[in-house]
Amino acid sequence: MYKYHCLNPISGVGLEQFTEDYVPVSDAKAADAVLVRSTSMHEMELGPDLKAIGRAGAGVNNIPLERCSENGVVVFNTPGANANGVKELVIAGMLLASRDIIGGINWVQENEEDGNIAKDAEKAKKAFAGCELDGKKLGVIGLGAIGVLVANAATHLGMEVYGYDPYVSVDSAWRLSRSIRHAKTVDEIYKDCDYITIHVPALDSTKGMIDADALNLMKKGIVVLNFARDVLVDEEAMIDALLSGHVKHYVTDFPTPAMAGVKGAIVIPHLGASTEESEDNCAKMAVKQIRNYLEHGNITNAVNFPDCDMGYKGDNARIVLLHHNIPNMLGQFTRVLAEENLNIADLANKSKGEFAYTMIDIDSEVPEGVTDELLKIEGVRRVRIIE
Ligand SMILES: NC(=O)C1=CN([C@@H]2O[C@H](COP(=O)(O)OP(=O)(O)OC[C@H]3O[C@@H](n4cnc5c(N)ncnc54)[C@H](O)[C@@H]3O)[C@@H](O)[C@H]2O)C=CC1
Ligand SMILES: O=C(O)CCC(=O)C(=O)O
Repeated sequence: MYKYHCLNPISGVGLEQFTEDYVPVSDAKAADAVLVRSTSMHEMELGPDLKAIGRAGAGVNNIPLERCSENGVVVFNTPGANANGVKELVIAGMLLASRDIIGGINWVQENEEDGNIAKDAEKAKKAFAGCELDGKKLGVIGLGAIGVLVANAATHLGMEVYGYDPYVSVDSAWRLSRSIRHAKTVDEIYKDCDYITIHVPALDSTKGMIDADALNLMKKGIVVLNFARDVLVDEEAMIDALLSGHVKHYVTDFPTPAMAGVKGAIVIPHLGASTEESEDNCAKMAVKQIRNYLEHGNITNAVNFPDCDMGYKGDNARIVLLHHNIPNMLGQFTRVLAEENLNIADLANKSKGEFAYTMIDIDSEVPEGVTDELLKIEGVRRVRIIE
């Protein structure tokens, strides 16, 4: 029996994929698996049985990855599962920044009692006129699941699209429309574009990337869209640029007290992935990955351990080890098993950065005591024997 806990509301369409072998628990510290969306886990204690965290979404900056790795907790996310939801809101954001739709709607609401509203609207509407997206230059920074969809969609709106991503994956490159132009430096995007949208993860290397220097390179009247994370933008510099009129609009999915009321800021309450479809997709993918790991030891889409898959576990035991990526680990594992006269039927070993993962199928039962012997090996963070 496995216990799971949801730190945020997770779509029932996903949760119903847990079998009767899974029970929800109200205490996260008692869980084998935790499902989370945006709740910060940085201050949370990790329970002793916690084996997996399923982030029903893309960004994992709310999860203490290093602590999870050291505790042998695999952190999964759901790449691409909410990308379409975000893409559609980014397009909406570009339209909101181009046409004063919000001002116009507010005017109608303010004049709801006006018996001549139809006639008066014809006079008032010049205050809400805007420009079209067709023919404008859009710069997309980060061509992953979301960036590619935004870039491709924008070409269908007649925009001239430039993409920048020095680490673009082969899969993303295949999905990108041929009409997207390759920006070799981010400065090209800053200098040339009328709209700039950021779709990179919040990493030490990306935090604050839209700072005063970047903003100064941009054209006067630029529209900047940020549906990735607030920390990517230097908020003080952005507020100065909005107040001076250098930036026409900053469309952001991340409200902060400082930005909420600033003129020119269009602030949305983190709604990018809040669609039925995205929520269902993320929950289904997260549950599937957690089940595959807990029941079979297979890892797909983990951010802190490598992908590793030996298929469905058969009748015999499968030993899985989460460990540091250091020399002679396999030699030490097989020595422990040889001492117990255990025959290895199959084995896989993969690494990702400082951590590695080993799966070993044994064609007999595993005697008690083997887990403790394996845990004594320096660098081993967790051992699971899946019977
Ligand atoms: N507003 C919302 O509700 C949502 C926000 N997000 C945010 O959007 C981010 C991106 O999401 P996905 O596209 O799904 O992720 P992804 O992992 O598919 O794509 C990220 C891309 O950024 C690129 N990248 C990394 N560093 C870069 C740099 N310095 N310059 C240019 N490119 C760089 C990577 O190579 C990758 O192609 C997430 O990390 C998350 O923070 C994601 C989903 C929903
Ligand atoms: O679950 C959510 O609504 C947040 C989505 C998000 O920001 C992400 O997937 O990175």
